[in-house]
Amino acid sequence: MTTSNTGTGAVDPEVRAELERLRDSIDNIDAAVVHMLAERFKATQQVGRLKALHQLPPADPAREARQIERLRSLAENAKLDPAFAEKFLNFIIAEVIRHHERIAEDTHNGHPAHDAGTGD
Ligand SMILES: C=C(O[C@@H]1C=C(C(=O)O)C=C[C@H]1O)C(=O)O
Repeated sequence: MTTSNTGTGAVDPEVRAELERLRDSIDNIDAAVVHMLAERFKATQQVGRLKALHQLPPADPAREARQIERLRSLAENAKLDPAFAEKFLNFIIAEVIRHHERIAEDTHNGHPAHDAGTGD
């Protein structure tokens, strides 16, 4: 790419156009990820309420182990680094468990449950 950049801050218009096309695609993917995560948190929030109502523990390590195995295999097939997929899922699950602990606490104290994914 060194030949396409004059070094004066000007970028070849064709390179600029390609960069914009790729970034448009990235923006669409990021929007889809946000929407999918929002839907996931709506579902996990309902799981959290159900668990709190029935005195079930916030975390389920056996279920998590199955999900990680499944996601690692999906990642491998999709040519995505399975270690990254695992880290990403663990990051999300940790947040979900935090929500579930909060819901259990609030339910126990007679407070209504919080909304999904708002962090409050
Ligand atoms: C959502 C649940 O609660 C926790 C969060 C999980 C998740 O985010 O996928 C999985 C297992 C649990 O540790 C569940 O038990 O299904």
